[in-house]
Formats: sequence, C-alpha cells, structure tokens
Amino acid sequence: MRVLVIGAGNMGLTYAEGMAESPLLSKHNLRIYDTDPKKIESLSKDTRFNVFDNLEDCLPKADIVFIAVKPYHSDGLFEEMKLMINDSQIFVSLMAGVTIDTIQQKLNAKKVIRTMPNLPAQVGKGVTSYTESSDVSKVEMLMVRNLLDTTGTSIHVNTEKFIDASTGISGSGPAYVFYFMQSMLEAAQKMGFSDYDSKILVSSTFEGAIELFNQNSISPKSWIEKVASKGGTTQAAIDSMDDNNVKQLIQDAAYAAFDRAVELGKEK
Ligand SMILES: NC(=O)C1=CN([C@@H]2O[C@H](COP(=O)(O)OP(=O)(O)OC[C@H]3O[C@@H](n4cnc5c(N)ncnc54)[C@H](O)[C@@H]3O)[C@@H](O)[C@H]2O)C=CC1
Ligand SMILES: O=C(O)[C@@H]1CCC=N1
Repeated sequence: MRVLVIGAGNMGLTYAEGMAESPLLSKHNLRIYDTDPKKIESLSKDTRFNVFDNLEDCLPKADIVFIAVKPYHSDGLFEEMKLMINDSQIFVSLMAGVTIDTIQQKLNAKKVIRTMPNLPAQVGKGVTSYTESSDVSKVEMLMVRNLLDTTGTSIHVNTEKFIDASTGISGSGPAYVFYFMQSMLEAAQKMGFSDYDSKILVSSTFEGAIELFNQNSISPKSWIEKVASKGGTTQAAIDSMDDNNVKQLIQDAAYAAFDRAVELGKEK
C-alpha cells in the first residue's frame, strides 16, 4: 500500500507523522508532496518519509492519496492531478466544506473518502469523522480507517451533513477550547498572577476537569453541580455566564462553523 499526502501543513504533516510512526507503512511507502520550496527543503532532512516537489513523480503510483490543502487551493490542484490518476486510487480529503460530489467531478475520481480531522491529531489525540462515496469497498474503508486512527480515534458517519456538523464541533472545536483558555489566562493575569502561574492554574484546571469527565460517566452538568456550593463562588460564576447567555453563544459559534462548512461546499 503506497500512500501519498498532498499538502505538508498543519494537517497533512500531522497525518504523515502519525502514519510514519505506525507499523502500517514503511518509509518507502509514505510520500509527501508540497508546492512550497521552503517546506520541501526542511522536510527533505526528515528521514521518515519520501518528499516530492513534483506530482508526476509521486501521484500516479499512489494507492491512497490524502488531500490536505486549503479548500481555495483545491481547484488548481484537482486540475493538475486529474490527468495522472486512475479509478482504483482512493482519495481521502481532509478539507473543510469540499463535497464528495465536487471532488468526484473536478478530479474525475471514483473513490473518495471525505473526513473532518482536528488539530490534537498532532499529539495522537485527534478525532476524525469520515464518510465515503459508494465506490469505496468495506475493505478499503477499513484500510483508510486504520490510517486515520494513527492520529487518534475516528467515527464513521453516514452522510456529509455530519462531516459539516463535526466541523462545527470537533474540527473547529479545539479553537473554542483555546478561546476559553485564553479568557481564563487573561483573567488570572488581571488578578495579578505571573504568566507562569496563570498557565499552571489554567492548564491544570482543564487537564483535571477532562480527566474527571473521561474517567466517569457523569455529565458536565452534574460535574458543575459537584463544584458549585449553594450561594457559593462557582454559582456566582455560572449565574454570570447564564445571565450573559454564554451557553447559547457557544452553540451559535458551533453553528456558525457548521454553516460556514456548508457554504464553503457551495462556493466550490
Ligand atoms: N488546521 C486545522 O485545525 C484543520 C484543518 N483542516 C483542513 O485541512 C486542510 C489543510 O489545513 P492546514 O493544514 O491547516 O493548512 P496549511 O496552510 O497549514 O497547509 C496547507 C499546505 O498545502 C500546501 N499547498 C498549497 N497548495 C498546494 C498544492 N497545489 N499542492 C500541494 N501542496 C499545496 C501549502 O504549501 C501548505 O504546506 C484545509 O483544507 C482545512 O480545511 C481540517 C480540520 C482541522
Ligand atoms: O478553520 C477551518 O476552516 C479549518 C476546518 C476546521 C478547522 N480548521
């Protein structure tokens, strides 16, 4: 099985690194292609994969092709790729919004798997949702799933609506968590803590809360009740958030990302 990753950015490189560390592929079978000469130069020193700056040398013989460029670069890329591909190749898109139908038409490809990964893949804690075109067999799906799982965990969804929806929850989601962290860091700094202490207070609080959540089958709502004493400090904070409609605002933000994913698909 020969795998090619197109686009050595945040996502493409992360997937290439995940696959390189797994026993599924040898270096010889893992290729990465990018158009940025600086990236090519720095990657060339990396012994984990074969690096290419020319599609002709790496695309025709690949069995599985991960596409990890920005959605607005996809048209140009598809145009270049389409004369070099064949019907047995499987194309795995990591791009937000770009639909299976668009990829099949613009690339003239048959077998397409559309995914939505997320950035914690960089530390093996990613979650990727995925769905496929009808030409992809169960065995091929399993092969690709094994590759996706080298960066964390994955969930299969039946329709592309859920790929766009997971963009709003897990794809963009790490940024919402970082937004919350940044807000708490700034509050800690305003209260007079040093940058170092602020970071410890905030990161330990997130880490501890996630650990509690993962080790028990209790809902976040019930955990809030365990932290909040009646008439106490936590209740004052939660009341402030409720008064400011924070829950609704977070849900609106997730829907804004979901809607934008759908819109990106229509812009193609
Ligand atoms: N960054 C994130 O957290 C997530 C990103 N995605 C999706 O992943 C895709 C990539 O995003 P990032 O990795 O963040 O972008 P990035 O900008 O870090 O990487 C894109 C790479 O593609 C290369 N590139 C551009 N045109 C090319 C071409 N024609 N052929 C080969 N390489 C080309 C660029 O040089 C760059 O190295 C996007 O479509 C995005 O929607 C999905 C989920 C999460
Ligand atoms: O912001 C974006 O469009 C991409 C998709 C999900 C995360 N980053």
